[in-house]
Amino acid sequence: MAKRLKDTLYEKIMDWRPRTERLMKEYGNVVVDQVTIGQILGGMRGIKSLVSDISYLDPQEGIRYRGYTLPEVFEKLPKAKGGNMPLVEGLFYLLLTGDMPTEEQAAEVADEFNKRRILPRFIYELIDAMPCCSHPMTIFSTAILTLHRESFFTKKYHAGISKLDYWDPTYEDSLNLLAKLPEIATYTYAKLYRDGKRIQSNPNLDFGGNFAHMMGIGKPYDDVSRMHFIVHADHEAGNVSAHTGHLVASSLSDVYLSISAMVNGLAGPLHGLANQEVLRWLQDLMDKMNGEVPTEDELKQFVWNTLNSGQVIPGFGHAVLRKTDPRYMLQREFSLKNMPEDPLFKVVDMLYNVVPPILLEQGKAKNPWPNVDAQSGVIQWHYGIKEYDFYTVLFGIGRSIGICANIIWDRALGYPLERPKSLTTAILEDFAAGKDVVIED
Ligand SMILES: CC(=O)SCCNC(=O)CCNC(=O)[C@H](O)C(C)(C)COP(=O)(O)OP(=O)(O)OC[C@H]1O[C@@H](n2cnc3c(N)ncnc32)[C@H](O)[C@@H]1OP(=O)(O)O
Ligand SMILES: O=C([O-])CC(=O)C(=O)O
Repeated sequence: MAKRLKDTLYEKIMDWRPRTERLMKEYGNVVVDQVTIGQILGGMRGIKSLVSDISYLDPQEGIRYRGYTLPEVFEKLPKAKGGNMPLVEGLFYLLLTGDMPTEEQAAEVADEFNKRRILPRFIYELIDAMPCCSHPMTIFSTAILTLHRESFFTKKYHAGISKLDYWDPTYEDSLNLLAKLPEIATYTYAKLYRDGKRIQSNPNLDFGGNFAHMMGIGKPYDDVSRMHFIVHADHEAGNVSAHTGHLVASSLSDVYLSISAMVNGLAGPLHGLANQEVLRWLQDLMDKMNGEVPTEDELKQFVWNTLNSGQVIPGFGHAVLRKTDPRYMLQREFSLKNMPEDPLFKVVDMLYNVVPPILLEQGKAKNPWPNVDAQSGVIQWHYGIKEYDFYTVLFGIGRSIGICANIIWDRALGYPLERPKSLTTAILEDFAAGKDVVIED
C-alpha cells in the first residue's frame, strides 16, 4: 500500500523547511535584484521578489510544472480510463508533492475529491438567488466566498493551532474546495443557460470526466476538460491570479477567501477574461463577414482597425513570455487533430500568422505572439459551449488547483504577511534628481 498523500506531503514539508530557514537565516542579505523607477511605475515587471516551487516560467520556453514541461506533464501523468488525456487528480498530486504520481496515487486524490464533492444546500440557494444578468465569474467567486463558513483552517486558528501545523487544515480546506468547483460551475451554467436543468454528478467519474458529464457534453469533451484544467493550473507566482491568491492568504485568510479573491483577479480582460474577449472579438469579425471565413487581407484590416481604435488584440502579448505560449501550441495541436475544419478555428489559425507581424510593425507589444487565451475559447465553442461569458470559470477551476497547492506550501513554509513598501511620486522625483534619499526599512 503506497503512502497516503498527506503523509508524503508532510515528509516533503519537513525536508523543505530547513532549506527555506537556512536561506532566511544565513543568506537573508544576499542581493537578488535591484528596482528601477520604471519598474515601480510599470507594474513591477521583472522584479524578482516572489518564490514558488510549484511552477516556473521561462520567457522563451514557457511554463514548467515542478520541473516538467507541459508536453512532459501530458506524457507522464496517469491517463483517465477511456480517455487520452491525463487525470486532473494526478496533476494535483504532482503540483503538491513534486512527484509524478502512479495510477494508485492519482486514484487516492480522486477518492478524496469524491468524498468531498457534495455542495451544502445554501450554495444552490445562493446561486439561485443571484440576479439573472450576473456574470458567471461573479457567481463563481461569490459561491466560493460563501463557502468560507465551512473553513476548517479558520476553526482551527480560533482554537489556537500552532503555526507549524497551519498547512494541515489548509490542505483539508483545499481538497474540500477543489472537489466542489465542478458542481458550482456546472450548476451555475445550468442556472444561467439551461433553465436550471442540471445533471447530477456521477461519483464514478474522474474530475474532468464528471465535469463533462455534468455539462451534458459527450466525448471527447471529457478529454477537453482534463486538458483545459491541466493547461490552466499554474503560471508561477507573479501573475495577477496567483499573486492575489498568495497575497490574500498571507494575512491568514483561509483558502475560500483567497481563491475567491484570485478568481476576481482572473476575471479581468487583461488576464483570464481575455479568452472570453477573443471569442467576443471573433464573433464581431464573423458578424461583419456574414459568417464567412475572412480573407487574409480582411483579417489584417480588422486587426489594424482594432489597434487603431486604441484597443488590444485579445489573446496576444504577454508580460513575461517572449515566444508563442506552449499552452497555445498544445491546444492548437489538439484543434488541428480534432477540429481542423471548424470555421472559427480556421480564423484563429489565420490570426496566428497575421497578428504577430502587425504587432511588430506597430512596435509597442514586447511579445507579439499568441498566449493561451487565443486558443482555449474556440475549442469550447466547437464542443457546444457558445456562452463565452462562461469560459473564464473553466480557467478558474484549473487555476484553483495550482493556487491551492501554492497556498498549502505558503503555510507549510511559514511565509509571512506580504507587505512591500510604497513611496510617493515626490520621493521618486527625489531619486530621479539624484538626491540622497534615506528611507528607513
Ligand atoms: C492568461 C493570461 O493572462 S495571458 C494574457 C491575456 N491577456 C490578453 O491577451 C490581452 C492582450 N494582451 C495585453 O494586453 C498585454 O500583452 C498583456 C496585458 C498580456 C501584457 O501587458 P504588458 O506586460 O504591459 O505588455 P507590453 O510590455 O508588451 O506592453 C507594451 C505596450 O504594448 C501594448 N500591447 C501589448 N500587447 C498588446 C496586444 N495584444 N494588442 C495591442 N497592444 C498590445 C500594451 O498595451 C502597451 O501599450 P502602451 O505602451 O500604450 O501602454
Ligand atoms: O503569467 C501571466 O502573467 C499571465 C498568464 O499567462 C497566466 O497567469 O496564466
